[in-house]
This record gives sequence, structure tokens and C-alpha cells, in this order.
Amino acid sequence: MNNADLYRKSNSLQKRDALRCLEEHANKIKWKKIGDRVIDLGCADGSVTDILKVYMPKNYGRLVGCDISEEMVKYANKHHGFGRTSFRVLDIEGDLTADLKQGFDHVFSFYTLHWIRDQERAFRNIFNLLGDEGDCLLLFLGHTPIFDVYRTLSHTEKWHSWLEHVDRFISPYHDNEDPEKEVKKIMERVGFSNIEVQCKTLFYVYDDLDVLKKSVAAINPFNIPKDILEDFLEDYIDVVREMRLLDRCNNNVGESVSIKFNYKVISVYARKLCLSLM
Ligand SMILES: C[S@@+](CC[C@H](N)C(=O)[O-])C[C@H]1O[C@@H](n2cnc3c(N)ncnc32)[C@H](O)[C@@H]1O
Ligand SMILES: CC(C)=CCC/C(C)=C/CC/C(C)=C/C(=O)O
Repeated sequence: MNNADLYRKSNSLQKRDALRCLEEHANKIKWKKIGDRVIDLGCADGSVTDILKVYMPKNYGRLVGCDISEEMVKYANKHHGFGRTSFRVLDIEGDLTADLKQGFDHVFSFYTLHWIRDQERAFRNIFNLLGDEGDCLLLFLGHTPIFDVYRTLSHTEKWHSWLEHVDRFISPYHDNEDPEKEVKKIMERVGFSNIEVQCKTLFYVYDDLDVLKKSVAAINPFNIPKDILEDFLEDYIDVVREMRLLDRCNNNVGESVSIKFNYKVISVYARKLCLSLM
């Protein structure tokens, strides 16, 4: 998932959900009077980082987008890195450098935390990025059929070796019956206050198979060589068909079908309160 241009062209679901999340929860953010420092974790091509500005006060201090992928950061800096906005490499599951610790008043992250294995480490890093009185707004995936498709393909002889580490790329909340409880528990352990976690079922409709294939390719985490990628995507669609996610009016066959699927997103708002004020 390093191709920023492909992601930019095929991220309509992610963009829609980030916007909805901001519309619903941005009013909870406790902006300071002036100079807010904001970080967006997992910025990819930077287009959602750019959207964030609409919800920020005009007199913000700085906006930093970060991503584990150098290619994404390079692209984001080229297309969106102007004025008070910049992008840098950061692994949210790694060690924070001293300049980042307590360096921000608000942490945002959209469609990224489900890629992280060590959830507690990521939440601890978010906590440590924040200064006292800081807050965060996060959105990530819970149960989603894409992960079932990966699993099914990983059990086939043809794709088994390419998808050997499939569990590495399945949301930690995909099989969890009560993700709200789990996330809240982790965040309490880390030290967050005023924790609000909501897991919602949403649906999305891809108008045709080609759009779905491009969206799947844009976030494909497996190292599948270019010359067999189309074959992989065809088999992916076959599994989607077997799961009966293609529009029934079209008898579940043919190219011009729409694909409707349900999935779960988890949104979180929480604060880091200074101990003496609690
Ligand atoms: C699906 S994209 C989300 C992009 C953007 N936030 C959006 O809403 O469209 C997820 C991004 O998270 C990044 N990512 C994955 N693991 C990460 C990590 N450990 N630290 C930082 N970024 C990570 C990926 O490189 C990718 O660009
Ligand atoms: C029908 C079906 C299985 C669709 C999957 C659609 C899709 C591309 C969902 C996005 C899932 C995801 C892991 C997004 C991301 O991390 O940005």
C-alpha cells in the first residue's frame, strides 16, 4: 500500500467516512484560543489531512501529517505540504522521538489504526504525542468482509504462499464481539479520560467491479507481483461473488453489477487530562 496516486484515485469509501466522522464528532474537539498543533496519523496521499483544515480554526499553529511509508510522505509533501502543513515519516507502532513527545494538542487518525498489531503501543504513542489537555479523534475498521476474502484466499493452494502472513493485515477488531469494550479498556490502561467509543455498522456500494478492484488494489498489503495482480483481483471478485455480495438483480454474474456490503467502523474521542486537574 505505497502507491499514493492509486490511493488518491480509489479512496472514496475512506474519504466519505472521514468526512462523516468529522461532521459528527469535530465539535467535541477542545480547540485552544490560538496556535493549535495538530497531527494526522497515517496520512497516505495527504488528501484527508487537507480536509481536516476545514474543521480547524484558522489560527492553528501547525498541521503535521505522518505515515510509515516514505513514498506516501513524499507525495503528500509535494501535493499538500505548504505553509503550516508538512508531512513526515513516523511509525505509530515504533519509538517516538523527543521532538514529538507532547508536541501536539490534537491527534487525528482515519482508517489507519486497524493496520496496527500492537494496539496498546499505538494508543500509548497517541497519548504521548499529546500535551496536557490534548484530545484525539480516531476512526478505524472493525468487522469488514474484505478480511474474510483475504482469509478465504489464503486457504487456497494458488494464493496461500502470497497471503501467508494474512493475520498481520486483518483488523485486530475483526473477530471481536465487543470492540467498544476492548478499545475502552486499552485506552483506560494507557491513561486517557472522557473516552467515547462507538462501533457502527455502515454500508457502501461500489457501482461496478472495476471500481471495487481498484479500491482493493489501492490498499493491497500483500507483495503480489504486478504480472499476477489482475489474476489475484479476479479471484478476489470470485470470492466476493461466492459471499453473495454482488447485486441480486443482476443474478450475481456479469461485469455491470453493483456491490453492496456492510462493515463496522469504530470511532473514538478521548482526552488526556493533566493529573492535577482530574
Ligand atoms: C488506508 S490509509 C488511510 C489514509 C488516510 N488517513 C485516509 O483516511 O484516507 C492507511 C495509511 O496508514 C499507513 N500506516 C500503516 N501502518 C502504519 C504505521 N505503523 N504508522 C504510520 N502509518 C501507518 C499506511 O502506509 C497508509 O498510508
Ligand atoms: C466487497 C468487499 C469485500 C469490499 C472491500 C472494499 C474495501 C476496499 C474496503 C476497504 C477496507 C480497508 C482495509 C480500507 C483501508 O484500510 O483504507
